[in-house]
Amino acid sequence: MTPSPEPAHDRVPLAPFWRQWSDRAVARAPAGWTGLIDELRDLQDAAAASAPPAETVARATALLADARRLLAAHTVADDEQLYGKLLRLPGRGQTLSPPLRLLSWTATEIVGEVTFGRFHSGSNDAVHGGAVALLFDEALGRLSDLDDRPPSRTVSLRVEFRSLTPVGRPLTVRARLLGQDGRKRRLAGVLRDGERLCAEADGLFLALRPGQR
Ligand SMILES: CCCCCCCCCCCCCC(=O)SCCNC(=O)CCNC(=O)[C@H](O)C(C)(C)COP(=O)(O)OP(=O)(O)OC[C@H]1O[C@@H](n2cnc3c(N)ncnc32)[C@H](O)[C@@H]1OP(=O)(O)O
Repeated sequence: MTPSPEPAHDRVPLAPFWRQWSDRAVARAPAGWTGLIDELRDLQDAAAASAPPAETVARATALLADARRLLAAHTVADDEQLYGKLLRLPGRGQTLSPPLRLLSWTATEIVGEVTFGRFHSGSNDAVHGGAVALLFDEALGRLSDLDDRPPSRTVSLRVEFRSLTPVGRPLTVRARLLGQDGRKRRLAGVLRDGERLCAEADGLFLALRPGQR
């Protein structure tokens, strides 16, 4: 695989399994779907950062309940859902973890940028440790399944928190494939704020057998 010359998340090569998975969701996504996901992400951050008066709480709760009822009327099975399946978008169309914008990639290394919002804050404007682990699972998982490798699943993920991970600043995440032994893939990741090391991780991913879900 040729290293990418310039940032362009939507050109990240997808293995056939993931290309089909993502293209199927893209084909079914209605106009405006990504705007809904962006709004939901902003809503999470706005709710986490606010201390509103009671009348604002009541109004926002009613609006949210309206939105929930609208969406719940169109509930589908997991196979049919769109959420999280738009692999060519930073954040792949989900709001569980912050959008990971891939800046460069090879078959064995990806570099990306991520900014955690207030939604992922633990305390003191520092990102919750579980959210850092979530980001590493995303980044290492992306790399594990890059370059036509069969889909895999995380079997173990160890995170070392080296310094506080700040909210609201662009951070760099780097993931490397250290080696493969049969179905087992060993990966490592680092998260930095500029030069400062915030956290590092190592993970074991196991390729699924054909037909394994
Ligand atoms: C560009 C690409 C885009 C992709 C986008 C994707 C979305 C974005 C990314 C999102 C990413 C999110 C990703 C997620 O969050 S995935 C969700 C979190 N992970 C899980 O839920 C996994 C749950 N576990 C399982 O399903 C099964 O255990 C699996 C299927 C993984 C293996 O069950 P299976 O029955 O198939 O295998 P086996 O038990 O015979 O084991 C086989 C070998 O492995 C060794 N072993 C097993 N466990 C461990 C362990 N803990 N440490 C060390 N070694 C371990 C074992 O000893 C054996 O070795 P050997 O005896 O052969 O030497």
